[in-house]
Amino acid sequence: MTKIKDQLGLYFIMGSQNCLHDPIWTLEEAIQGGITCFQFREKGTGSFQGQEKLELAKALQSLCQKNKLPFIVNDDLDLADQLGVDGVHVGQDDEHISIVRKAFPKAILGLSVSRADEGLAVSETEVDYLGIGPIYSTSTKEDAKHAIGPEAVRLLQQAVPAIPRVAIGGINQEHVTELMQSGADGVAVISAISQANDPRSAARAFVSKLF
Ligand SMILES: Cc1ncc(COP(=O)(O)OP(=O)(O)O)c(N)n1
Ligand SMILES: Cc1ncsc1CCOP(=O)(O)O
Ligand SMILES: [Mg+2]
Repeated sequence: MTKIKDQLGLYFIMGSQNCLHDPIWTLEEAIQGGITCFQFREKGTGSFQGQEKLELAKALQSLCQKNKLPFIVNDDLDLADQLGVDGVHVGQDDEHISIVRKAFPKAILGLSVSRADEGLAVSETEVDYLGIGPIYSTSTKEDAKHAIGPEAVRLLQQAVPAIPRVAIGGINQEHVTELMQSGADGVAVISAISQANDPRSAARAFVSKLF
């Protein structure tokens, strides 16, 4: 089985509310462009609820399965349980990581952190990767904290070297080299791909800097 550290490279996150084009087409194109992991984050203004959300999640999960990409659900543990997903991502204000681990013992488990002490509070048995950010300023997340800069990735690497790290927040193709040199195992992006006219080319431009 591939380790999550090796699957974080180009971690695409999206919900219908983020997409310039149709979300299913957007994910298909991003996959063709070379993304390595996907998170379904249906959240915020204009996002689908209920049955519409479930149907979209199923369609996107099926695309990930066909292409052997991890399908990770953000926040919504009921949806994750219903779908039987590969992974779950939670933040500091979501369900506590220990509860999530008990509920999903075999799933990939991601935790958002923005400070070294938040990383030090967990071990590699509880968490499979850290989402570190927002690194740069972003308008995609309605309640985003202030930008913490690429040096936060280095601090987390020093604090908890055993836990893989993905940088998130305001990231575009020009940031990749700096973030990887700061100790990131990958970059997580929403708008740089979901808002692109050509999501396949946008993903490819990341891949050309990453691998
Ligand atoms: C990979 C990754 N990193 C960080 C986040 C942010 O999670 P959170 O702080 O819980 O905020 P929301 O995404 O739930 O608004 C993430 N989703 N993915
Ligand atoms: C979900 C999330 N968590 C921290 S910043 C962020 C939004 C990232 O979106 P973008 O890549 O468009 O800045
Ligand atoms: Mg969350």
